Amino acid sequence: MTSLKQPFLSVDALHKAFVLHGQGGMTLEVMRDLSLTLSPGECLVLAGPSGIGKSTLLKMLHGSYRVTAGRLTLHFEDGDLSLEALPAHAWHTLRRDVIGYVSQFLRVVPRVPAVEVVMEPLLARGVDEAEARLRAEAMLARLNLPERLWNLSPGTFSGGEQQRVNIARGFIAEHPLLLLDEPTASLDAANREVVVGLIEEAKARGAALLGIFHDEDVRERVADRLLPLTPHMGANVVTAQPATEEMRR
Ligand SMILES: Nc1ncnc2c1ncn2[C@@H]1O[C@H](COP(=O)(O)OP(=O)(O)OP(=O)(O)O)[C@@H](O)[C@H]1O
Repeated sequence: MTSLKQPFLSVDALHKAFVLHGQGGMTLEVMRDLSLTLSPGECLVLAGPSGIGKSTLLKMLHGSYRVTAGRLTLHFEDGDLSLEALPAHAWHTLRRDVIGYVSQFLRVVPRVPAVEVVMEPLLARGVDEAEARLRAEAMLARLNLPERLWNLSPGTFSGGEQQRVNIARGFIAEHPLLLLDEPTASLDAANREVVVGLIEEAKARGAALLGIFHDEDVRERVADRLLPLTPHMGANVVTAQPATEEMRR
């Protein structure tokens, strides 16, 4: 990957509307005219009331929701990359190498042990299996996941244990852009501390972080800037516009 520019991410006049197929094709407008920039080494925290569109923004930046209108751009030294209309194979490479995402919940794949869940992003990048395993074990140990759980599938783990597997998987590959959707929500104080440390290290190595943290203490410690989403950008206005193909999802 080539080096990152200042800013690394820009969001311009972003608009998101969902079409509610189960409700006669009604349109739910979630975001209107949102713009922001994010630089390497910086953590920008999204704030604002429940339902305003914070997770939706992260999902658009991770390619799981489509952009209705506006621009999402990554700036590299050798050129810009627009994310609004990327084909699926390009998203695959981008998620492997550039954009990491830690959601609130782990997507459990039956019978895959915790340590392998954490190794997987490194293996995908071609890291040798023995090295990937060592790094995954070190990350799980750092997050205080008991060693007896490392070789079990996380399906039966507690919420906090699953979340720690998720965090280990999200941070291990040291993506240049990290999207954090309430990564500390189910953690105790000691593990919240570990996550704050991981975020500080990510910033120190030049990663750009965009996060949602409901825990005020964590938020104040990690945020370089706060962006409160306001109803102007996130009024949930239900209108009866006809659904267009681009608005679907
Ligand atoms: N796939 C979807 N289809 C339809 N509506 C959706 C979809 N995803 C999100 N929404 C709606 O978009 C709005 C914003 O949701 P979002 O999860 O982004 O809010 P949030 O600010 O992250 O809230 P919270 O702080 O409660 O997690 C909500 O009204 C939600 O119902």
